[in-house]
Amino acid sequence: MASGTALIYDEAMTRHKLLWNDPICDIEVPERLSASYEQLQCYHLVERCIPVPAREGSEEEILLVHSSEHLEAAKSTQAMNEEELKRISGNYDSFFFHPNTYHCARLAVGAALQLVDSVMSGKVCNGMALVRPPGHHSQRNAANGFCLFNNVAIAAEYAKLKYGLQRILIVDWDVHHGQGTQYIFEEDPSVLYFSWHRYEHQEFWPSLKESDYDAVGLGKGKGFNINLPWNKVGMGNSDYLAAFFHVLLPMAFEFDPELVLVSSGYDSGIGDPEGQMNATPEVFAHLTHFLMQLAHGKLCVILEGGYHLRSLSESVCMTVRTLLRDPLPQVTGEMAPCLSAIESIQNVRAAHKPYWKWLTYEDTSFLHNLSTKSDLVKTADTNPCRDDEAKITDSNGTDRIERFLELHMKNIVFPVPPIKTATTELKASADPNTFPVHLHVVKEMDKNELEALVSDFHADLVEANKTLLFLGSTLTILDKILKKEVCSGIAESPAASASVAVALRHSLHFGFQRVLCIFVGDTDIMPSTEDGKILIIHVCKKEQTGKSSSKHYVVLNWKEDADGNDFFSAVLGFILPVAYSYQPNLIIIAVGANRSLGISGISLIIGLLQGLAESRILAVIEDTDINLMQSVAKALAGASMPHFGVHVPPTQEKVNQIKKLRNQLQQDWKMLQCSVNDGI
Ligand SMILES: COCC(O)(O)CCCCCNCCCN
Ligand SMILES: [Zn+2]
Repeated sequence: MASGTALIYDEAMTRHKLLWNDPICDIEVPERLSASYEQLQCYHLVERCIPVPAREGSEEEILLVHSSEHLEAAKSTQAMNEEELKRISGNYDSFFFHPNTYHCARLAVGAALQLVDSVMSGKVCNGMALVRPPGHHSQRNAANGFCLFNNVAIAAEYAKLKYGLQRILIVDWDVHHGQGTQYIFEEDPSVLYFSWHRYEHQEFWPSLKESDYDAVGLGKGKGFNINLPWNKVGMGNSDYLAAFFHVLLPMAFEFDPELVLVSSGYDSGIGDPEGQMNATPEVFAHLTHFLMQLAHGKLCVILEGGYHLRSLSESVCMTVRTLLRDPLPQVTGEMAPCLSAIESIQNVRAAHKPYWKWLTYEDTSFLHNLSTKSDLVKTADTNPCRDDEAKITDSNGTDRIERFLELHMKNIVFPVPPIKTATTELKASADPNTFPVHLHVVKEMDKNELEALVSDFHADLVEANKTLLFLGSTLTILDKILKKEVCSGIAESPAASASVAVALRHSLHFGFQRVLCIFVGDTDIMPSTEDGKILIIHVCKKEQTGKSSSKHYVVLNWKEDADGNDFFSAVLGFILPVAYSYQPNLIIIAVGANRSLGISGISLIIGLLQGLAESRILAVIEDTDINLMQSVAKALAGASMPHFGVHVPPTQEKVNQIKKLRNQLQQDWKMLQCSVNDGI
């Protein structure tokens, strides 16, 4: 499996600049690129990446998307004087030419294609291209919104042509709608285009009817264009995460792309004058992490917008750090999407219901009584959980990010330990080079030390000496995680429930306030959870007699079908939102002998939850299946997800179970909310 992260940056792309006074275009400055690159250097991230040179996109490559008239018009500007440049710029909405623009735009195209080649050739696993002019507004025959050539659209067509790809996902998290990209692919089922964008009921630029949630694609492309309009400003981390959990990720996993391209605009971040949103830089680490679980991690991130230099630079660094597989910083802010965001999420899910299996069973319905803007403003702003963001938003863009950084950034100490996964012993048969390099074996805790520790704290849990012996590996590994010597670990145990009970108590004793435990399989020991310091999600085969779900103890009856691909909706639509609502400091994944999930379901949980608790995950495995151990080790060590194959929608009764649990718990765990109808 490929590894390494490419970084493409060429100072030449800073030579495109505005020569006259234009208050609309004057935010697209060369310093956007240099400031981002300098911040990457400042965090020592450049040296950890694999440098890949930019190149000029060829005319042939540009003609994959654009008309020859458009290409010729752009080419002709190289020799123009300022007056002529100003005149031709006036032919377009919000675009400016400079004598270097054409050259820079070809470098931006070429940089995107170099990134695709680096990933598709296996030279790297993923990468980022810092380019300008950006691309997602430009159309076959027109420049628009600071964009001359559509870098990402050309990259997608290039990847289809050169590598024969048939399923490419484009995720556009820029705060503007990439209408250019939408027009290019709206009839093409091989390219799934997702965009969220400031919309305000068509008042915000480019103010198009076709930017709304009901533009689902045309002809064969129906269902492959996803628009998520934000009808209010001030959207924050929880709104963006909810959009991924309840809209993008289920579709993306069902689509099962061979390559993921990101139109990576950071004007959706806090402090940006265009977006006026509140999402903070670390959310881009989480969004990037989720996309790394697709397409075997083949991910190309290509810069679009982002006009607040500090916010842009911090967000670029969060993205690159995640591509390098560093542990993710905790998401800040209250985990509760606002009403307006939930309305938009509900509507786009309803609009796409006819096209996606995973949606078939969900009875999402359109929100016909769309609350008026005034209601939304009132309702959302009365959302008490937004006070810390309110503190930030009461000032203007620049000091909003400064205030955020001083409020939060110091807490976002980038987790020091590299992702290392420890295990007490590798099965003799395990061939060491199938395990990722980060794995290292630690020696057992010695017996008397173990006895001392267990008898002091956990004597009641350890009935017979045999369990004591096997507790060793769990506690040995757990101690290393608690002391931050490693990020994650795997312990084998013949009694997973006893080991987990001791591990939970040990973690709380160590001072952790919130420990999430996902227990897969039937178990007889269930630690008490009433103080909220433990949240247990128990995935078991059959109804647990007398055990009903409560806020901190959730029972999920799930017997996976043969090839285990029906668990997506449970993970994406339920486990992930609950886990993100809880914001644990440690995650324990326990797999009992009689597990009811396939290996892919367990790997999916690990892969997607790894963004939480700064990647501190302890896996306790009772099942002796070596394939399980290897898959868990690969998932913990940050290797991208195994291929899941065709998505199997869950049966009606499984979906009903999820919906029942969601309705029961969505007031406790607000990230579960994805429709207004369910009596919010
Ligand atoms: C890929 O381009 C990046 C971008 O989406 O950030 C470009 C935004 C153009 C914003 C143009 N505003 C025009 C306002 C007219 N009243
Ligand atoms: Zn933008």
